[in-house]
Amino acid sequence: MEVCEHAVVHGSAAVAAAIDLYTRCSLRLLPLADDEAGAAVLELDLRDHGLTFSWPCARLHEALLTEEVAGAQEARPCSPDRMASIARLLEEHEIPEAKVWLSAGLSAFLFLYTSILGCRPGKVTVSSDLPMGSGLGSSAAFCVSMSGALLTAAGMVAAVGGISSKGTGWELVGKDDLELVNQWAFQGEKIIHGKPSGIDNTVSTFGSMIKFKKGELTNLKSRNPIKMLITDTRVGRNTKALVAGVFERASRHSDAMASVFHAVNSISEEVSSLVELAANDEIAITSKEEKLAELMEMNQGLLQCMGVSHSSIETVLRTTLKFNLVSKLTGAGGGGCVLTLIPTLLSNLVLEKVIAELESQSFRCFIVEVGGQGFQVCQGGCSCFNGDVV
Ligand SMILES: Nc1ncnc2c1ncn2[C@@H]1O[C@H](COP(=O)(O)OP(=O)(O)O)[C@@H](O)[C@H]1O
Ligand SMILES: C[C@@](O)(CCOP(=O)(O)O)CC(=O)O
Ligand SMILES: [Mg+2]
Repeated sequence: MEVCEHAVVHGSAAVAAAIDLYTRCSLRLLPLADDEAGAAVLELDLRDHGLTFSWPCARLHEALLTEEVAGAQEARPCSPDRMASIARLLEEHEIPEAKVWLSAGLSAFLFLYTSILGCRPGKVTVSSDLPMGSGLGSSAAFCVSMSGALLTAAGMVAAVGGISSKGTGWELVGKDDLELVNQWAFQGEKIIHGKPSGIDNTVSTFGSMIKFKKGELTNLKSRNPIKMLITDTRVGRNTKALVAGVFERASRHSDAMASVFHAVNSISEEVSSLVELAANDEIAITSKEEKLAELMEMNQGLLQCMGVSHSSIETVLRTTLKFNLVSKLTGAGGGGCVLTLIPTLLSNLVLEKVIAELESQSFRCFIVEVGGQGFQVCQGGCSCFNGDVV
């Protein structure tokens, strides 16, 4: 869940939290013997889409690895030449017209795989609970789980044990290893977003709730549980295009937009202090929630100013306001998902009515508690999962 997105790309602070929706990536390295016979392949199985892509390793070698793999200890950006080679490799594939937006994810996959593991034969399977391209950071969750699985297979990242609430077999990863996963995921996110701030991959890697400003992360300890209703408008959109649109507006109206970004920064600072404030009785919790709702309302107004709202988002805002509930878009906007704060004292009956009214307009609703897990590993096949909302 993200508060104060977009301005974060321009240097303002933002707040983001992980939620309990996860992307899982599993990786099986295949025998190198096949490579010698020229039959070795790299396969990617996108479970949710029923699509499988495969590349002969010899073709990957020829197209991508003119230079040897430099090692995965340090994340490197994708050079323009390498990007052009990846684009050519993808052109050789028949991506269904209705799914062309997948090509950004496929490019990030090819970049991360070949940068970390070279052209070794392998089979990668990805599945996700997150709706794609709807503001919940699916691109970051994809890059984090992928980088984590690849780095684990490369022996660069290892589980340290510890208790995971995700269930048996899932293990935590140490801070330095998480840093490495995050750095590689950021390079992948750059391929999908163009100019990401890094907030999505960071919260997806580390989990919980964070304040993020100019690449610096501060962990926030939420003192009271925060529940949100997420409404997916089902209007598809693309983060890269929306971020580029805000840059264009900022270049046309630099003074006005600087003030907007400054206001967003102040809102993030207030939200950060507020969530860390312990509220022990009913009145204190109510007043904390009222302040949070007001800040969300102000943030939504500023996002409208940046030009990233959408008529579907406005419909959700109007519907929830009828029940005195405050909402804001999340992620890049332009459609996608809307967050509605669920106050502690809201009755289930009212919540059911709101959801019924939203779903009668073909929106899809789900309830989440803010503060999910970050990247974790399940050994015996490098399965990695993580969740994220912005
Ligand atoms: N599970 C996945 N498999 C393949 N590609 C993915 C997956 N999740 C995300 N992506 C890539 O990320 C893109 C969506 O990213 P983006 O526009 O940033 O939206 P968001 O991050 O809000 O979901 C998709 O179009 C796709 O290219
Ligand atoms: C708009 C932005 O702030 C968040 C984008 O998130 P998402 O891809 O819509 O989940 C961009 C960024 O911070 O990189
Ligand atoms: Mg994204």
